[in-house]
Amino acid sequence: QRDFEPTLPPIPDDVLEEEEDSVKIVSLVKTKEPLGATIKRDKSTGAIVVARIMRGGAADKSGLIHEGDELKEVNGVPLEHRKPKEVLSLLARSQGEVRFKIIPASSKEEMSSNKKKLFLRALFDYDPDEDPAVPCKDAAVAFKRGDVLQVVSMEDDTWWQACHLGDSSTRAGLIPSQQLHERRVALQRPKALFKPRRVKPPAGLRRSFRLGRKSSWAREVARSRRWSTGVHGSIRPPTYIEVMPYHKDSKDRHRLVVLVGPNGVGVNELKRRLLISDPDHYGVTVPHTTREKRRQENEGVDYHFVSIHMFEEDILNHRFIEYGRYNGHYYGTSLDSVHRVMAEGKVCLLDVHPSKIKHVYTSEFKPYVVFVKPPRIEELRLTRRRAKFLCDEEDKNSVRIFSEEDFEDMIDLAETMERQCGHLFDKVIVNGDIAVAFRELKADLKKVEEAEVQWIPAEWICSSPTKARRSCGHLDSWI
Ligand SMILES: Nc1ncnc2c1ncn2[C@@H]1O[C@H](COP(=O)(O)OP(=O)(O)OP(=O)(O)O)[C@@H](O)[C@H]1O
Repeated sequence: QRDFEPTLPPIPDDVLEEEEDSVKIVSLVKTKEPLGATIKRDKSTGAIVVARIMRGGAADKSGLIHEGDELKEVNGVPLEHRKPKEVLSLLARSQGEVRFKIIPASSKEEMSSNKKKLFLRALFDYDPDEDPAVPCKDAAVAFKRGDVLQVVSMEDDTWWQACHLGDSSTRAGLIPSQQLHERRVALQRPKALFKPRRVKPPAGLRRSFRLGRKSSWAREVARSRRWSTGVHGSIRPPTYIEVMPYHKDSKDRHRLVVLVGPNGVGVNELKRRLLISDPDHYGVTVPHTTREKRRQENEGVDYHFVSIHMFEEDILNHRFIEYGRYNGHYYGTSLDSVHRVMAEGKVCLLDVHPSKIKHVYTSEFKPYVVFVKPPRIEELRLTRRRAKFLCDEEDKNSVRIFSEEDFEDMIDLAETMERQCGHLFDKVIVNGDIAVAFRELKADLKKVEEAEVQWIPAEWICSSPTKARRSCGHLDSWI
């Protein structure tokens, strides 16, 4: 009922025509400097949007234009159906004041579609009730490893805001940011790092080759695995991984199933049981070797027997996921052998060291990685009382039961694998009771196969997910 100073200029008439979107009119005075922003055309809507705001530039200093803002007009000229290049020439022509009509990104966000949302898969369990540092327990979101979360704010460095998938209508809650979780794990780590490790001579290690082909090479690979793990790899703990929905088509091949775990944990046993349970559905790769074929062996069944020259050529052409040399002969698992199983329409079960997952971590194979983890030592003692395994010695009849040291090594190696490669694991199966573990694995694989939507790493879809999403595959134009 009263007028207050200062009086705002009248709202431009055409603004009232915009019935649905709230718009903002921004006037900037042009100097010789560029405005300090880049624009691009949104592939799906055709709209001209602000792609980036350069720190310290005129647009940034004004605080009025933000990334994601949609430009509707420049100096009264509508930008609909225009290319970024045309917008640039419009801007170049204008002198003094430049007036933008903008739909702010924040109001667009409210109507945003799925592809503009950020989805993360949690790689650790979080329970606010057990977190004394959470600012407000009621405002936090509990989650389990593997849950997909929709992140709505990452503005705070320590606490992000997110909700569970499909829960987006409800209020978002707090989750620990990547940085916070990494810091927490780093504070706990010294215990693990300084744990004295027993170093055993390589002799006496066991190894079974895939599916009971208990070859000397496999034992050799196991030996090198044991000696190499714990030395290499990233120390960053698994936190979150950006994921995107994948709608499986009936024509699409099955995802590759990669089984990993420390030596002796039961990877082979689980694989064997899967195969027996449904031999038409599951398949395994046939390895390559340069050694002579033995009488009882068949080409393409036990091994692909190839020449040293061919094998080395394949190494050079990066055709092996894993290979090694034993007793002067090469042995290896090739990418082609995985292709062959997948082309038969089967679910290919691959058993490799976690460090080799990277060779198949592509949209082509879409690996579903299962980590087979040992249970607590008390349960290992109970469940493996009668289990025997082939020792590493040349004596093929040498089988023995697990020792206390074997159990400790298994648990140690599992911890190392989880620390170094945990971010790649889709599922963790604790192999205590073998029947329970097998049932859980089979049910989980079935669930993945039947799911209408699967959440796969964004890096399989675009090399730099966040950046690629921002630019929508279009080159930005500098304004
Ligand atoms: N849950 C379990 N309970 C009892 N015995 C088990 C269990 N899981 C596996 N075993 C037995 O433990 C032994 C080692 O298992 P397996 O050969 O599958 O290990 P692995 O992980 O493939 O190890 P490696 O790669 O060193 O061969 C086998 O005799 C197997 O039958």
